[in-house]
Amino acid sequence: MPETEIRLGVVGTGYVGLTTGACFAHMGHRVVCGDIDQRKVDLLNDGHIPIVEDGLEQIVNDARGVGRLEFVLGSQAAATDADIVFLCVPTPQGDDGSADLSYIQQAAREIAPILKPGAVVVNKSTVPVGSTVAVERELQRDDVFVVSNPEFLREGTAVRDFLQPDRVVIGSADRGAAEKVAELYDSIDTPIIITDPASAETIKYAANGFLAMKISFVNAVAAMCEAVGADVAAVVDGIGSDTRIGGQFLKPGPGWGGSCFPKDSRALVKIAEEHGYNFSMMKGVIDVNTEQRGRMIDKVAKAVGRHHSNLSGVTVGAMGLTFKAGTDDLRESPAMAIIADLRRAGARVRAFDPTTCGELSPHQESTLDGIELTKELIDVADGADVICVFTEWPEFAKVDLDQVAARAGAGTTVVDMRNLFDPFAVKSAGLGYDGVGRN
Ligand SMILES: NC(=O)c1ccc[n+]([C@@H]2O[C@H](COP(=O)([O-])OP(=O)(O)OC[C@H]3O[C@@H](n4cnc5c(N)ncnc54)[C@H](O)[C@@H]3O)[C@@H](O)[C@H]2O)c1
Ligand SMILES: O=c1ccn([C@@H]2O[C@H](COP(=O)(O)OP(=O)(O)O[C@H]3O[C@H](CO)[C@@H](O)[C@H](O)[C@H]3O)[C@@H](O)[C@H]2O)c(=O)[nH]1
Repeated sequence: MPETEIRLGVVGTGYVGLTTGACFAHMGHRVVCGDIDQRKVDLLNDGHIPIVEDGLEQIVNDARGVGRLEFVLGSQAAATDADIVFLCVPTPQGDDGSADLSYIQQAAREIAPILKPGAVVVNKSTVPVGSTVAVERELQRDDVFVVSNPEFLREGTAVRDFLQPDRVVIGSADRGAAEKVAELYDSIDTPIIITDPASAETIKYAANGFLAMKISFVNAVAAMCEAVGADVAAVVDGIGSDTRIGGQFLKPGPGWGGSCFPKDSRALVKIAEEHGYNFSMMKGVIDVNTEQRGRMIDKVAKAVGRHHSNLSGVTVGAMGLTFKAGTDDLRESPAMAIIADLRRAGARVRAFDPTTCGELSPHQESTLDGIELTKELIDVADGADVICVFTEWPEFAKVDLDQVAARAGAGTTVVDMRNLFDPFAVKSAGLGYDGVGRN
């Protein structure tokens, strides 16, 4: 591990800030992470990780053990004495679809008076083109530098994605500041792309937009497979084997969700609009995603022989709530959106998720009003007219299907929105089966 005298401050200890701080400390740097949320800071100082993230606890504990990682309250405490300060605060969707920059602006105003001369402020949050300049304006300091360094980690594999990235992107008007940031990644073997801030900011949105496009495309192909009697798995195998297309991000499902794709795809449309470009392709990608959720609700209605607007008296067993497996994040989860619609149509919903196990963690701020959470997966089968597989948690695939059938009773259909189960195994247990793009 390279030992370096560079001191890093990280503002925000959410998915990105905590991973960034812990990974940089793991890579040999000295890091102080600050958050305004006292509860989070207390938890972290007590050795607890507030989020579900594979491998994070280990590197946080190791780095704290050797004194390279600290948690403090507030942005100023994190930025004091730092040579490089990372802003990892939220950029939620504003009312008009654009990214809300108020957290970034607030954080910049907070740290402005205490930054060391020559300090580099690095924006890791996902922000629209022009935000690097906006942060500079907010700081009102001509002796510090602002650099864009977008983050590409995925929740659930955040530590691996950070330590083994496909590339690192750095955008700066000042070559020296960009190189200072690039040096932090010296121990990682990865291409480093140094560009201007506008390009770096655009790369982040374009990457998320493209990935969302791949998923919308495969979901549209899955709909076509159902119509023409083809099998989406074979089709994906066939197209994904073409190296120009690639096999990743072509898993059909209930539509993409999570804390990034929904807000970033809308922000991309908005940014384009504000600059006079009608990004109609991105609008189509979003529309297909909305339609996909509707198609899932139609499948549930079909399974119980009802119209999707009237599901009163129908009991739905829900396997999974998070927006994908491997995370506890409920933000913009397709499961939550579809369940809300099912409930509006009158259905009763009983759900299990490995990260809730009967109750939400304080971190999972969400409106679960009216959803009953079960303690065990099998309990969602009790009296269920239809069982929905919302999330691809691998342990779900190991459930005893005979027991599911016994608890649910005859006539229950599994609507497998992640194609997790073998249709023949489900049918052999006496249950109905409907997947995505499978016939
Ligand atoms: N979650 C991801 O997978 C991911 C990946 C890449 C990029 N991003 C982007 O990174 C940014 C952060 O996302 P996240 O998921 O980590 O958010 P998050 O909500 O999990 O964490 C943000 C943290 O910032 C803290 N905070 C807010 N204002 C603060 C302030 N003034 N001082 C100190 N702390 C403050 C909050 O209390 C919170 O703990 C967003 O722009 C997001 O789009 C997220
Ligand atoms: O083949 C696939 C891949 C993903 N998804 C869905 O797409 C959504 C997003 O998944 P994923 O990209 O794995 O999760 P995130 O943690 O949201 O990561 C995305 O968003 C982050 C925040 O910007 C970026 O840093 C990452 O590079 C980008 O992958 C989820 O609902 C997944 O279920 C599919 O339906 N099919």
